[in-house]
Amino acid sequence: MTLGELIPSLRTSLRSKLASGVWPDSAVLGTDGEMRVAGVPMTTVAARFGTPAYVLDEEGFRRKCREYRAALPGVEVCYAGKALLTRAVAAWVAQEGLSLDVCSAGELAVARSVDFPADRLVLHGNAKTTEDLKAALDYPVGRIVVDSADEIRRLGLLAHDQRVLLRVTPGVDGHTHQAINTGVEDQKFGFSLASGAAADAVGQILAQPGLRLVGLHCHVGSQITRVGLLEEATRRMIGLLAAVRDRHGVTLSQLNVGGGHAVRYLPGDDGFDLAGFAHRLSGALAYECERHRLPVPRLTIEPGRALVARAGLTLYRVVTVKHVPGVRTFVAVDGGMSDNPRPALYGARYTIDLIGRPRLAAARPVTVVGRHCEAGDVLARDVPLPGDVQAGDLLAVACTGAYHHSLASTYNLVGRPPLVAVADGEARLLVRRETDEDLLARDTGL
Ligand SMILES: Cc1ncc(COP(=O)(O)O)c(C=O)c1O
Ligand SMILES: N[C@@H](CCCC[NH3+])C(=O)O
Repeated sequence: MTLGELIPSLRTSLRSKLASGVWPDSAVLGTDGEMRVAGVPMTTVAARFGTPAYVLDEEGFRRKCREYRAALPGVEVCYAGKALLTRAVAAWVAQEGLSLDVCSAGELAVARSVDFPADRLVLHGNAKTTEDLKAALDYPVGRIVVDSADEIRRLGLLAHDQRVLLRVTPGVDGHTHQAINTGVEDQKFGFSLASGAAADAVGQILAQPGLRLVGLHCHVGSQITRVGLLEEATRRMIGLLAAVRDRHGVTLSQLNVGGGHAVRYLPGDDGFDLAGFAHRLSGALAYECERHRLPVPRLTIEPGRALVARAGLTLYRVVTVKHVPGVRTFVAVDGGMSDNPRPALYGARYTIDLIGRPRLAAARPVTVVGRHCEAGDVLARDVPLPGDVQAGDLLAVACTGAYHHSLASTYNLVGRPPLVAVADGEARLLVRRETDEDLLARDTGL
């Protein structure tokens, strides 16, 4: 075989396919190593907007919204904006007919800027400030989910006929990371169902003339893989609806069972069985309502991550490769824990690929680290990357649409990355990169 024949055959043998189930559906990897998402080459995005950059496949997000609505007919699908909220995203949510969960005056301001329909807005938060509540009443937000006795009193004084739901702790363990396990007793959200605090809180709300209680809410946690846990929470909540009717003589018409549907970060991860969830949810609803002789309430679900995570990816440029003999090889990139704190917060794992050029060596394990001044600034430990990875290469990290842009910080005064939407072969900037001028603008210098 001549050298001319050998090189193309070597490239073919080293070409990797994209891992399944973690990249946007529209992502393709060419034989030249170029990755296209929605028809847009990622090298072009990196060249035009710089790195690191968050990329979002608009149609991927919209398709998930439609998939959810189709899988759960008659159920209100309320996108949890904390996962990723920009003005464009809020507009897409409105156009796709979903509702929107906001949890601060800031998130509400984004919704407001696109005239998001008020009756499809839900405000959350365990410690809403008076500013949050006033902003919500001013819009006015369709429903506020009340979370504490103080809030019931404070909102009662401010509101006139405000529709509210009560946040309940159903006592269901989501078997997820402790930081995002919100259905158990020992965490800060909601009123306990088991202790009777939730039923007592119903009485406190009913005593407030300014509040109109329309339903109950629970949220078992985030990155939940077992649909049976959400079914169990739903059953318990219907039991509480019956108890509220029996004790207070009111039949509540709405039940919000939260979000938390898991996504895959690695190809082998457990995903979320949406069809199974829809089936079990409707079965539980029909059975429990019949058993308690209750009219079937209007159901709401609040997925965030499941709608947007896979539509997103992050592009980084390799800054340096450091081999520590006998220890490991560190591949350091131009971002890190400021644009992705999830590995540090939750021990999150990611799928990473070298893109933008053909790979010329077999894969070997490396640790991808960030640029920040902490040894814990690790994006992905022991991941396979081609042995020829070097400074200047482009890396793509999968499944970063949810809780990346929204969780980003300016640690070490590194400006936050831009968010670039791709659709129909075109890229457009949704949020620009944060500049040194932005960072200085808030500092008075005094
Ligand atoms: C009240 C509430 N609803 C919805 C969500 C969305 O969660 P996820 O993005 O896991 O679907 C959260 C976050 O866990 C939440 O706290
Ligand atoms: N930030 C978390 C999810 C938080 C859920 C919000 N209630 C994560 O990235 O996993």
